[in-house]
Amino acid sequence: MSESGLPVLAVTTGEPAGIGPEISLRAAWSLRHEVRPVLIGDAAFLAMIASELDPDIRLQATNMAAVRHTGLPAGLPDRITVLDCPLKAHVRPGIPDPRNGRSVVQTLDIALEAIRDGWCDAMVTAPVQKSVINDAGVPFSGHTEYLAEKTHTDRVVMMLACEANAHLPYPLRVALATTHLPLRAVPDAITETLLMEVLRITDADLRTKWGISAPKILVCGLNPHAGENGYLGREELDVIIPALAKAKAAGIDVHGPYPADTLFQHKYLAQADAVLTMYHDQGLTVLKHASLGQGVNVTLGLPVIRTSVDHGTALDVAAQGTGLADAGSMQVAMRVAASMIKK
Ligand SMILES: NC(=O)C1=CN([C@@H]2O[C@H](COP(=O)(O)OP(=O)(O)OC[C@H]3O[C@@H](n4cnc5c(N)ncnc54)[C@H](O)[C@@H]3O)[C@@H](O)[C@H]2O)C=CC1
Ligand SMILES: NCC(=O)COP(=O)(O)O
Repeated sequence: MSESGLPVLAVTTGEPAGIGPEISLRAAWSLRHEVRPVLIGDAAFLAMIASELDPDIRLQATNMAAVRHTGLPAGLPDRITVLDCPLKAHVRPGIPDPRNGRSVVQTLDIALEAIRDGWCDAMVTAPVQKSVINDAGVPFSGHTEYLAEKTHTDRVVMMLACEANAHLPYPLRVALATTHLPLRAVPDAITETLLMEVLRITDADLRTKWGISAPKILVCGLNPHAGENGYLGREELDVIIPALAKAKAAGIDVHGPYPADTLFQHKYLAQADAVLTMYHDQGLTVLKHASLGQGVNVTLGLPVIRTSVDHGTALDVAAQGTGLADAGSMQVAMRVAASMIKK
């Protein structure tokens, strides 16, 4: 917590050629009385974006050498702290440059250091361009996998969530059994062990991070019609059903497998706390459609609190200049991180 009692958030500002810097600044500025955001990115570049967005936005820059020596400076009223992590190449909006890829990854390492050393309480990540980080020579399939590796965590779970809204009368939480895998690799990755671990982590974090005392989790099948009793694929019979039986025996309130194309309807969702889907697009297509730009991505099972937006770098929006990006999901990500710190 900051000296004024606000949760301190390490906010990585993401791919500089995308909308990450803009949404980080706008969300940080709008929530500055609820949280203390520490934006991690190139200080000169962030100052330039801030001046384009709103001349009222004032920054307070520091750097890692200073913070390691004397700690995070006390927050100044109506200023957003920026922790300088310099870029290598000039930023062209909408055109990521691999020369900046390592700096983007370094912001994640700094956020982890900030939490480890106790000067930030949680991390919130703006979107990165995963391909460009790979082009920079850093193997990277996503924050989820990177943070798991860096914290020596064997298993984490990606969950995206949104609150009730105009089209959704209840919150929706969608967890993924597999994350960033080519579709061809998904069936082989789904094992009883994986599903048991994912269900255990999801059940535990729904209790601790969301305060749900008896979570009910619905599970999708992998194949059309959840395999049609083996005639459309055997993964349900051979892997998923046995895994769910073990999870139930371990005390997890889990149901399924349900056909994924019909599970996402009110009569099922209204009674559930989360849905476990088998792969990225099976779950996230629904969540992103339902969230109306107000979703949050949470990494369950990590030893640190990490939230993120429910969208990507939106290079097409960034290319048109500042002021057009929707910062709503970034605000939600900051608020959810803050609420988890307080639990
Ligand atoms: N947490 C992260 O770091 C994530 C990163 N990505 C990365 O983002 C890159 C681009 O992904 P896409 O599939 O194109 O998805 P995207 O979310 O960047 O864009 C999809 C569409 O939504 C629009 N859009 C998204 N967020 C918006 C916002 N806040 N305001 C206004 N318009 C917005 C874009 O302009 C585009 O038309 C990929 O490299 C992907 O890896 C994608 C998802 C999450
Ligand atoms: N579509 C969500 C997504 O890809 C987020 O990935 P991560 O960077 O949070 O691992």
